[in-house]
Amino acid sequence: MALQGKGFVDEMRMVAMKLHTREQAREGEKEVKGPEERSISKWNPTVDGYLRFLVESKSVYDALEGIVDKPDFPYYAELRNTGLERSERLGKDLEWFKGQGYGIPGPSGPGVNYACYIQELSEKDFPAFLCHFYNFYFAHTAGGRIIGKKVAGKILNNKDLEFYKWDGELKQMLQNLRDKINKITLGWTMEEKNHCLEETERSFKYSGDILRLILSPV
Ligand code: HEM
Repeated sequence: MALQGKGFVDEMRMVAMKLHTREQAREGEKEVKGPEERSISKWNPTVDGYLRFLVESKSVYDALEGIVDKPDFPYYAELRNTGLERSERLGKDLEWFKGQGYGIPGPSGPGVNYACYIQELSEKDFPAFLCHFYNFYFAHTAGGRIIGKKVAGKILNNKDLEFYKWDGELKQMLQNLRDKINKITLGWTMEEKNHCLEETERSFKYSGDILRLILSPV
């Protein structure tokens, strides 16, 4: 249930942290089920699996960044130019892999499913959309960066991908986005807030399907 008196992002974060496993984050409470929910140090990633993860992730960022770029929804302007956008950088990384001789798979898996779902929400359910927007960007700057480092160490000779670089101070950009979300949600009803929080589990489910690609045999 949504609480009153705190910035809403704190509540979104609290719900998200509980959905981590203890192996993923100290604040996690969920029981380990899928392989992606184990500690990353136990992962055995493959380059092909990681490439699929990057391609599918790009589908989701393409959708999120395309949606907020549209002028027809007033709230989306607030979510534009956060500095956290990842599509372009992922495009550069895929080019780099191509240059190294890897075949780039087409997007056809869980990222495309997720992008369709997000597109649908963006047209009819802004509180649920905002939940996915928050979780996808913040997950990437938290656990996502740990994944990037560990996976690069294991299979990419510590190559620093563009996906894990930001122009400017990341901490500040994250705080700016938190402030914007707090502002946007200030006038929300309890029902809208609860509806947004309830969507978090689905966000983990979709992201988990994409994360698992890193570990799946191709
Ligand atoms: C292997 C998978 C994952 C690992 C290892 C991981 C790890 C972590 C860690 C360590 C933090 C705490 C950061 C901090 O406050 O210091 C965190 C925060 C967070 N994670 Fe994850 N996570 C994973 C997957 C996910 C997924 C699938 C989602 C949702 C789609 C997610 C959403 C978040 C959010 C929203 C935060 C809060 C970020 C913030 O307040 O700045 N994480 N994660």
